[in-house]
Amino acid sequence: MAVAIAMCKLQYMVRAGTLKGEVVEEEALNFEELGLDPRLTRALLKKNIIKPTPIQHKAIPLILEGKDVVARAKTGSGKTFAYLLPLLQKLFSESGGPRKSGPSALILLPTRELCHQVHSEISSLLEFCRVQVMVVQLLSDMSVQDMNAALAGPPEVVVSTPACISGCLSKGVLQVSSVQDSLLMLILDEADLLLSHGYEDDLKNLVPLVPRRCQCLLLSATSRLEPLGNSTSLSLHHGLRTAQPPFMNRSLDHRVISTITLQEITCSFDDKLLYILALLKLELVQKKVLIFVNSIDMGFRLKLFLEQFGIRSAVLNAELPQNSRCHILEEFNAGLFDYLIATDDNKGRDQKSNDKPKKNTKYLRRKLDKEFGVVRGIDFKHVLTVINFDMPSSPEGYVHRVGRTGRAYNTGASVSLVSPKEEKIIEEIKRILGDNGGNDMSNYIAPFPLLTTNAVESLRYRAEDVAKSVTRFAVRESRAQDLRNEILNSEKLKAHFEENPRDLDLLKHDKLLSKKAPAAHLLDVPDYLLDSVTKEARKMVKLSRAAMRINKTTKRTLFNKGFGKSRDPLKTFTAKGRSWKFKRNGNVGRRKRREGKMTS
Ligand SMILES: Nc1ncnc2c1ncn2[C@@H]1O[C@H](COP(=O)(O)OP(=O)(O)OP(=O)(O)O)[C@@H](O)[C@H]1O
Repeated sequence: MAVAIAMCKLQYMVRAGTLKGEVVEEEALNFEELGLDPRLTRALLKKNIIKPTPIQHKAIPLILEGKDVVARAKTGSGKTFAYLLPLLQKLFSESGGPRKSGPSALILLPTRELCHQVHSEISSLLEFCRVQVMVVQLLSDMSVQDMNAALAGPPEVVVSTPACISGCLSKGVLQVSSVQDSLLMLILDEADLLLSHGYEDDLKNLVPLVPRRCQCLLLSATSRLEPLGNSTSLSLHHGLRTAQPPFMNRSLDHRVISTITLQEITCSFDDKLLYILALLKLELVQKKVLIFVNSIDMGFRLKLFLEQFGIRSAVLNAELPQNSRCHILEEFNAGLFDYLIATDDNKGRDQKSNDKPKKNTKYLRRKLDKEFGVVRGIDFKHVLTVINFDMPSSPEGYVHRVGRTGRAYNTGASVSLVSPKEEKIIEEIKRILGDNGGNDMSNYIAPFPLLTTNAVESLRYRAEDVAKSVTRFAVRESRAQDLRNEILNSEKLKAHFEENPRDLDLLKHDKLLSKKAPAAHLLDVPDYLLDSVTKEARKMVKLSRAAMRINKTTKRTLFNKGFGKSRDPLKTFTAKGRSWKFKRNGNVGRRKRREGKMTS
């Protein structure tokens, strides 16, 4: 075991070295030297972004030159800034020119979560740059009136999904002539997904309208892009260039960024709850933790199980209202809770058939959102561990899931719980990841070294006892309860939160769902249950946590700053109208002024 721990330490060091190697290779130029406007480089500095990532190195100069670019780079490698920075630079140089009848740039993404993320990213860059560029988000669930209002102006940048844009074009909300007259840049982010997974028809409506002068950018973490550029007949007239960091080539397509430690635990399907309890309760993995499951029911089963041991989590899934999903992501990113259980996007679509509510059940009937997705592209902040409670169905899914940690220059770890039925998929993943033709161990999936049989067995009795109490009925009740809570949060309070965005912080998504309070004796693991090896492993994880300077001071700070119970909007809310007991804070006024000027 001691050897295993030492190996684990060594693995971290080797990975850091590999990353360093990659960075050194690409360190030649800084952002100014790439030709970026000083306003943008200053904005990046304020965001603590100092040196370009390899894909930014490659893509930014090409885009500034006006080339059509197909950019591919591993997950978390900074593709978003690779296109946002040159886009904004171009818009800055356009400002003051003749008034246009339509948007200058269209950014298309596969999911609403990504639209929200990119819209926030671009808005925050503009805020730091102090430049007025109007950026709007168009989403399928907006009313025609809201869409018309968003497009009045018109905005310089529209961030949307292909389905929404196609709808806008067919309803006449977006005028064909204005697109043809104004569009200068079309950006397809997560392009392989946009172009090959059911969004083709929506794009077909748009592609013929793309004018010849329009610069097209396609970005993805996979290599299936060049043929796609042709298959959509996109008007790529500007000397198509492929931008990719030198260490990424076709055969290594599915590789994971080398700063992520990949590990597995083999166990029976029934023991998965026991094993995840051991990992989390014995603190053998670093927080924050993102846990992937393959169905919404499994997500709630896991949540109910963990909360009986005092481990609070939130479940993110396609069933929730859009506002709630965005808010869960914001809270998790802000560090307000440590454990997030997520179903992934493909499964969300599949679940239409699998998870259909049966007649006479108490399920709330609600459609799953087709445009939901958290695996592709979502930038979870500071996730240190990704756990595959259920294995994904493909190697590509695995790469995108584990890519939610170790983003940009950070390190991360992934632990997969593999049951006998999932051996086939893990073997396939290993075969594909291992196809590196050298001694590079960075994509090697190693056994998880810190968990002993003794440690697991010490928790078995408690785990099995609690698992029995998490019945199918309890899962369904909780799922419905959670949905009711979130709809209440999302709809009834929407008006209030538009005016008081900071109050959103008071809505917790990791609250208890179980009707039974956790038993006191399950909240702590008594010392006598732990063997000396597990104690040592826990110490090591704590030490490395301290070394990474992760502490609790950033957590729940909003709650500590005078936002006590008396300011809980759920307690002060009255459905009669806006008779709020508390005043608006200064930030809101500032934010509203800003939004009025720059974004919608
Ligand atoms: N040059 C940089 N230095 C440090 N951090 C950066 C840099 N560029 C981007 N980042 C940060 O890296 C994170 C990941 O970036 P981004 O979401 O653009 O990755 P991505 O390549 O699009 O990933 P995915 O393939 O998963 O969509 C973000 O938090 C972003 O702010």
